[in-house]
Amino acid sequence: MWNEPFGTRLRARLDKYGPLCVGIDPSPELLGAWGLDDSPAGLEHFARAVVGAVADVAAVVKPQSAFFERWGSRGIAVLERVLADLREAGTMVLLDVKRGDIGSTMAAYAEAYLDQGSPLAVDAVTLSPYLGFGSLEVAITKAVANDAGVFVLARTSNPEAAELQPAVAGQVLAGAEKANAGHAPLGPVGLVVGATLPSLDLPLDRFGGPILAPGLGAQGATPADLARLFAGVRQAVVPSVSRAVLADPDRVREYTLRYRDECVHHLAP
Ligand SMILES: O=C(O)c1cc(=O)[nH]c(=O)n1[C@@H]1O[C@H](COP(=O)(O)O)[C@@H](O)[C@H]1O
Repeated sequence: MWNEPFGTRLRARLDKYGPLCVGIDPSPELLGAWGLDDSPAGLEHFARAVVGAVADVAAVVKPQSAFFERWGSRGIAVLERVLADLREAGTMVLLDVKRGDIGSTMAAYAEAYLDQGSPLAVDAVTLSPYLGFGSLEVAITKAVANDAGVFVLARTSNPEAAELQPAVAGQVLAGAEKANAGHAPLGPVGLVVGATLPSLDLPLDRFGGPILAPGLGAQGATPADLARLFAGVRQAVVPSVSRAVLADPDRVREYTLRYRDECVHHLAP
């Protein structure tokens, strides 16, 4: 499917389309707001409509796996069709699964999402490092072998994270920095750092990978916050927005373009 490293492909996409990542989060609330049934058919209509609206204007699209998983095999079948649509459109796909496990179990997750031969193969997934950064090595190796990438949770956008993550974020950063060494223009290991943080408490200047920054809109962060938080590493930031662009079925593209242009403006070097 791909024959260039993830970081090379992501850099090209960010340069061409601007930095925005649009999340596909088909929650029951949003299905209701769109006048759709909370059913696999409603899920499919919603997700494929979002792909149609944003695939050629967002650098990255991020389906939230949970909203597909809640329908069991029927939801996963919808997810497979959505991934096929995104691949056909040439969009980069970050599947939000936040996986993290040990040994052969982590290897199986890596096979499920990062092996180009898998039915759920994507460009990148979100990973959780709380079983130890080393437990993710098997997924990072699989990602590199398949020209894919991973985004590891470091300082997430939710308020509860402040109790746990600051204690270990330095270790997560160190692991990611090491894995990215020697890769240019961007390494295969990204970090998730919320745009909602009051200030950046991680030195990201030598990290070398992409920074997924969720929290725009519904969680209160603005494109101006990105400029303030990520001064120095602005070119590596991939701001992510879901609910704030998904609320109205007729305006998804319009809101995406608005967020994208504001992010381009605030992340200019
Ligand atoms: O990994 C993520 O994308 C993520 C990380 C994080 O720190 N905060 C966060 O909200 N997210 C995801 O971003 C989506 C919510 O985006 P909004 O609807 O824009 O608030 C959900 O799918 C969350 O799981």
